[in-house]
Amino acid sequence: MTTVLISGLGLIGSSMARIMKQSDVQPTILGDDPNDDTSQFLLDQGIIDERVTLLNAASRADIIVLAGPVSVIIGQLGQLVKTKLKPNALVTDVGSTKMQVMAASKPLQERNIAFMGGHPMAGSHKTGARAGKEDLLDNAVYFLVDGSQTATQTALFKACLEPAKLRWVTMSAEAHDGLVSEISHVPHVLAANLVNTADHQLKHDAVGLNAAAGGFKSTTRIAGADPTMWTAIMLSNSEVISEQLTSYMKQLKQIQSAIETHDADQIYQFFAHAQSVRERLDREGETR
Ligand SMILES: NC(=O)c1ccc[n+]([C@@H]2O[C@H](COP(=O)([O-])OP(=O)(O)OC[C@H]3O[C@@H](n4cnc5c(N)ncnc54)[C@H](O)[C@@H]3O)[C@@H](O)[C@H]2O)c1
Ligand SMILES: O=C(O)C(=O)C[C@]1(C(=O)O)C=C[C@@H](O)C=C1
Repeated sequence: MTTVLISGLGLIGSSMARIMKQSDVQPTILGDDPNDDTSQFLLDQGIIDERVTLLNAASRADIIVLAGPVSVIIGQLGQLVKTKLKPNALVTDVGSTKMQVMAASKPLQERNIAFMGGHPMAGSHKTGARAGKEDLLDNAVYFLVDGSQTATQTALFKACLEPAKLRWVTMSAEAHDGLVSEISHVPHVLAANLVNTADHQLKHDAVGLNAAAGGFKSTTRIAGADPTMWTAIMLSNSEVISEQLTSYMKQLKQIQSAIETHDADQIYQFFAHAQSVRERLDREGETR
């Protein structure tokens, strides 16, 4: 019988618990979350089998999944070093950044505890266990960053998540943080900035933002995401995000200049390139 302890039972942690319950592994799921309402809801739904605290129950787990905000994950890695674990236990996480997490896991790995970094590339702007879903991660890319895990431990973890039909991609923490900054972290900054700027500019406009339709709403859906989670991500990948924002601002200045000078050709190329990339993305999504 496999026992999985999930710490952080919000959107991602509770979705993973739901998926694991559907797997052939049928693990016993121990859940740790400071939120009483969340924990009771998941117990009532049979999504977790027992409410525990991470440090009290860590010694019972074959797999420990850290699924709180990145800042919490980093703190917990420090606490787990001083905690008795099963000799074959695998510790893993779901945090959206990997360089700081992998660095924080070093002392644990030096104690011969297996650690593997992880990050499912799916989610939502919604948070909490009630927003979690059994199909949230369906067909998503799931990044893995090698630590000190064995092939057997990786296989057991993958078997627990088998119902989601994940696309496992292994890469270094550096490559992960660069890539994910480009396709997730920077877009979250831009979406929030669009909303804040429009709100500021239209403050005294009687109709204002209420007239916003699909264009504004679909480009800014992710601005509805949780500020605690995104503050932790920004602080944890600040250098890379800042560098990419510099290059983004350079590109923005180029299109601004083309618009100012009525350079129709450059403006057309700007939109035509984006359109073809975006359409390719949709096509690839449909064939999956
Ligand atoms: N939201 C997404 O789209 C998404 C996608 C992939 C990965 N992630 C990553 O997954 C992690 C969780 O994100 P989420 O969207 O599930 O957030 P969430 O806010 O829905 O859930 C976080 C949970 O962690 C709990 N928590 C807070 N402090 C804790 C502590 N000290 N010990 C145990 N639990 C604690 C909270 O009570 C909450 O239930 C983050 O690291 C995030 O970067 C998020
Ligand atoms: O779909 C969303 O709303 C998300 O924000 C999911 C999303 C992203 O695509 O940026 C958010 C954070 C992650 O670490 C991975 C996925």
